[in-house]
Amino acid sequence: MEIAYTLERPTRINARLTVRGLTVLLGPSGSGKTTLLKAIAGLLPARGHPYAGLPPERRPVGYMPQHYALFPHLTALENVAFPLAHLPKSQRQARALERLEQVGLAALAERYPHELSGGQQQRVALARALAREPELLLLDEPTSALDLPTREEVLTHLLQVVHTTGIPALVATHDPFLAQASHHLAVLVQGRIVQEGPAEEVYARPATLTVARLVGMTNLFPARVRSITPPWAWIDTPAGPLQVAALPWLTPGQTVYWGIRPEEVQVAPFASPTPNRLRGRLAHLTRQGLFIKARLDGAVELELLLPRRAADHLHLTPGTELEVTLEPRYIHLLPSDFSSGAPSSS
Ligand SMILES: Nc1ncnc2c1ncn2[C@@H]1O[C@H](COP(=O)(O)OP(=O)(O)OP(=O)(O)O)[C@@H](O)[C@H]1O
Repeated sequence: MEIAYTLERPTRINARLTVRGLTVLLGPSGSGKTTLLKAIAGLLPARGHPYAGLPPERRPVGYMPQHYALFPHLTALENVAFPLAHLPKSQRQARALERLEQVGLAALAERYPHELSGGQQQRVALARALAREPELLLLDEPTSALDLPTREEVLTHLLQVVHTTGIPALVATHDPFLAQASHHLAVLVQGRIVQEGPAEEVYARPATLTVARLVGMTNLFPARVRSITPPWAWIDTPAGPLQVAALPWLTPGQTVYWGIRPEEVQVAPFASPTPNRLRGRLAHLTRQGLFIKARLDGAVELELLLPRRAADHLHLTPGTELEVTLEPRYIHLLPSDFSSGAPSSS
């Protein structure tokens, strides 16, 4: 589904994007994600396609606001039945129960929101958004209020609902976990879609520094192109020359940014001979679930994310001298485009 919306208030938005399966709308705080969802739902005056001109109640969308906005004095069933006021009571109840079954919550139909867990409340809100059999789901931050295991459960469930109902969903979030699992990813920065595509493509090849930072490419540094001999090019960095893939837009002498994801920095053992070896001393080791996050202080400061077993196997501790390699195919190059506002937005 193609979406194009323009509005001036409360913030300027001019966004055009495709919604396909579970589509994540990723963007920094204040970039206009909620505003765009509300505009599509008809809750804010806007020009756009589809649905412009239709009052909110006639738009075939299911909108789930941030924090769900369940009515505390209504049961799960009554919450889900709320948007079905146009139906006779018996049909309303039956339809609402069907929707609760769809989200696996029929057994808790008589509970009030405060008697449900965060994940269960999210399901009730999703059932309510599905109540009128919309052609598009608009979900605002569906995982922000949840702990990690519940987020995983909610995500699996969302993917399942999108798959079984065939209803595409546009999901506003800053949750990189959700973004990574999406079918399609659109990045909203200052009211404009600056990049969209399959999640793995946006994660591996962010188009601007802002997108790179949003998708967790935390290692980003300026460099100068030294020479180009396709298929390779060499860039000068404070850590010495690095071999990278030659891209059509590179020219010798050009200033570029190079980046590598923390999980793609390789720690020994290496197959030799390997280009792009960097030395440094480990600092700031912290646990992140089953991974260890660390900083390698050398000519540049590199963030690393290692599986716990690798860190244990190599006896990594703060102060350990370490050599890492940066495989050319994992090094991403970006033009030093200051018009994106990215260098100052870290
Ligand atoms: N009712 C309002 N009145 C004035 N400004 C508003 C209003 N609602 C939103 N804004 C402004 O519009 C901009 C976009 O807000 P919006 O809530 O759409 O961003 P967001 O990307 O959803 O942010 P977050 O991720 O923090 O929820 C922000 O600068 C915000 O301050």
